[in-house]
Amino acid sequence: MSDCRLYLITPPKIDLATFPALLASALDAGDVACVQLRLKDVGDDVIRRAIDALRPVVQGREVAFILNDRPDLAAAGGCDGVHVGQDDTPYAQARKIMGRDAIVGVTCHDSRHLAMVAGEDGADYVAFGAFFDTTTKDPKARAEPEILSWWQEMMEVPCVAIGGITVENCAVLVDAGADFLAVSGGVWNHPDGAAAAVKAFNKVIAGA
Ligand SMILES: Cc1ncc(COP(=O)(O)OP(=O)(O)O)c(N)n1
Ligand SMILES: Cc1nc(C(=O)O)sc1CCOP(=O)(O)O
Ligand SMILES: [Mg+2]
Repeated sequence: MSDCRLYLITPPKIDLATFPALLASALDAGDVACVQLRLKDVGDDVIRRAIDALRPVVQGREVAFILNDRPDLAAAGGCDGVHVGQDDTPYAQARKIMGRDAIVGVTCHDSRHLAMVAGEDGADYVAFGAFFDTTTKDPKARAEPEILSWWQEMMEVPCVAIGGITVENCAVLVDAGADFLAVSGGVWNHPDGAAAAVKAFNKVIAGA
């Protein structure tokens, strides 16, 4: 059985009247290691309100709550961590803002060099992607599963696989050594609903 775990990313748009209950049902359906709140092109108040609505749902279930892009709002809002990309707040500054006990993850696209730099700097995980076509964003790179196997042999720092991951295509990434599968559309757009998707991802992971 694999040690790989699910890393949920919120949908691009969320309605705070309904999404907290949907998220709760997804988290109650199976193992999820963390949830990343990812809202692009919205004001700080929208992000703050989303943190306030979702953080108790996530942390109340012993799941880590991570904010995308914004270490300042993550620290102020009581998040467990932040995810930063190569064009976001640099890792060292994010770490300084978040503190040494927080989770700080870094996007590394398909770059072994970027991942080694992030790992040596102290990142809690490195993220590789995109592994598959995705409509959630226009990814900068296409990664191959071999990069996960290479990383596992080289480094102790956990690696996250992201980009177009679904119940149907995820097994190859689990087999290649992903510590986490970061998934948005593969859960929220699943034809049987988000809870069924979480259950199905866990079944594939357990069988890999
Ligand atoms: C787990 C995880 N991996 C990669 C990303 C992408 O981050 P970034 O390249 O900064 O792009 P945006 O998500 O900010 O559009 C991520 N968010 N999470
Ligand atoms: C946010 C993000 N970052 C990516 C990268 O390659 O760095 S791919 C991606 C989209 C993730 O959503 P979905 O699971 O719907 O494809
Ligand atoms: Mg970013």
